[in-house]
Amino acid sequence: MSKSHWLALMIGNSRLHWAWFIEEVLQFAWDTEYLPVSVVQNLASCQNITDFSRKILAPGAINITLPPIYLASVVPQATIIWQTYPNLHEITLDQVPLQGVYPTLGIDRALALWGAGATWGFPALVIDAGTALTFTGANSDRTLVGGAILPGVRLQFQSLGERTAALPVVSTPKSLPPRWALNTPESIQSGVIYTLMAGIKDFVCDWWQAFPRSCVAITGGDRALLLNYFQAQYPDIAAKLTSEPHLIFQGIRCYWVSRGE
Ligand SMILES: Nc1ncnc2c1ncn2[C@@H]1O[C@H](COP(=O)(O)OP(=O)(O)OP(=O)(O)O)[C@@H](O)[C@H]1O
Ligand SMILES: CC(C)(CO)[C@@H](O)C(=O)NCCC(=O)O
Ligand SMILES: [K+]
Repeated sequence: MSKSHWLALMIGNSRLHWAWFIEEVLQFAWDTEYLPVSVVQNLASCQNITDFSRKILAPGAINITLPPIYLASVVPQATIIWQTYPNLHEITLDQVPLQGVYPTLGIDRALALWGAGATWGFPALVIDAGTALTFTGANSDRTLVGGAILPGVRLQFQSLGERTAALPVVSTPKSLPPRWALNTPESIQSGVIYTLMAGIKDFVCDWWQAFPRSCVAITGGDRALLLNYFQAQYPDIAAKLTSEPHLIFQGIRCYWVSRGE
């Protein structure tokens, strides 16, 4: 029997996250920007698979087998266009085996937590450093304990620069800036970064008080950046964090396996 190839697509608020799987093994992961409007319109105009492959996938090709796409999205408007894809499996919250979730919990948070628990066991806490930064934790019964949502690193710099007259939009520093800054850009960098780290430290320490041996996993676009800062400022905590770039894909993999494909 031939092995099944499939794609995972996570639609985040900044970009699309893709992974190519063969059976339950992740082969390759990449990010893309949102598709240009012209492509989306073209996609929406497709009537069927042949049309789709002719217009979008491989103009000129005749017989193309479209791989199944397992899709999870936190951007409803962006989901709509993918519903025209002929071999789409949309993952929803009720398909994630966690107890005590509330109806509006983001599917990315649920999947990352499932992925973390399946990999390192429950209890588990996930820090997802994306457009928004989230904490999401479950206890040893796989019941959601709860979490928190705050603006992500880039969004904090952007919103500060865009909603004030005198403050520029500064870039995210690669390494820890000086705490006591003597110019405007570094003052902003200091304020955002040191406050963010103190906040993360406080959440993580509170979690470890309740669940001393719990895995705390960090994922998302700013994962490596934050880990760098932590190594410089709080190396003891950095050493106890588990860094995993593809936690959401681990969750999607669990879903794929649970379907018994
Ligand atoms: N090309 C890029 N586009 C957007 N963000 C990027 C890029 N490269 C690095 N980043 C960083 O990644 C963060 C966004 O993370 P990520 O891509 O995981 O977010 P997302 O698309 O909203 O996904 P999710 O919804 O899963 O958090 C930003 O704060 C930014 O600093
Ligand atoms: C918090 C984000 C934006 C993080 O990607 C996403 O998980 C989401 O839209 N969540 C819905 C609200 C909630 O999780 O409570
Ligand atoms: K909104």
